[in-house]
Amino acid sequence: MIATHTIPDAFSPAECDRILALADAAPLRDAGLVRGQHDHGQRRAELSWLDEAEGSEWVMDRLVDVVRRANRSVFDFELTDFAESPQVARYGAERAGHFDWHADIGEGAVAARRKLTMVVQLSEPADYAGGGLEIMPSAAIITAPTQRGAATLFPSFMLHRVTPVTEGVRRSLTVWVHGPAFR
Ligand SMILES: O=C(O)CCC(=O)C(=O)O
Ligand SMILES: [Fe+2]
Repeated sequence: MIATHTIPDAFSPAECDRILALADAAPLRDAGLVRGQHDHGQRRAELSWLDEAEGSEWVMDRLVDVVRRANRSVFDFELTDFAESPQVARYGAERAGHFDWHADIGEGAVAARRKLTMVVQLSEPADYAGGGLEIMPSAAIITAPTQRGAATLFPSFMLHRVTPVTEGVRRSLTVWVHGPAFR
């Protein structure tokens, strides 16, 4: 059965720092209003988009590489493109940042083509409490490893959530891979 797949060292801690610096240099938006789309209040986080950050090409190159490896070894999906910018999210304890259960395949021409989701843990696990990425491939829930730089991949139709952050700040990078409909 296809479940989830984690590549523990997709990015080094120094590279995570560089990604966070890039995200900090890009405009920050509240996730409640995502590029003009409301998300029905199920998410409390701030987002920035790496395509709005200068000098982020190396991040995209690495993401492509990691996805290719994971898709070859585990998923074997027909993937064609990255139609959306990678996004960096910040979930802070000050407003119990979280993202309720959802699937990433959404309404809208682009979100409907999402096939694979990849989340990279950008924060040191000791820097926050709560904020677990939980994925539900079946009745048994999987909690994604929290090691800094780890990339967890799963099919975009799978339900997942981020539990409320109760202390500190968790930051993550999410990118989707697109392709023709599953068949
Ligand atoms: O931040 C995470 O760990 C998950 C983010 C997510 O599910 C999404 O952006 O769709
Ligand atoms: Fe998601």
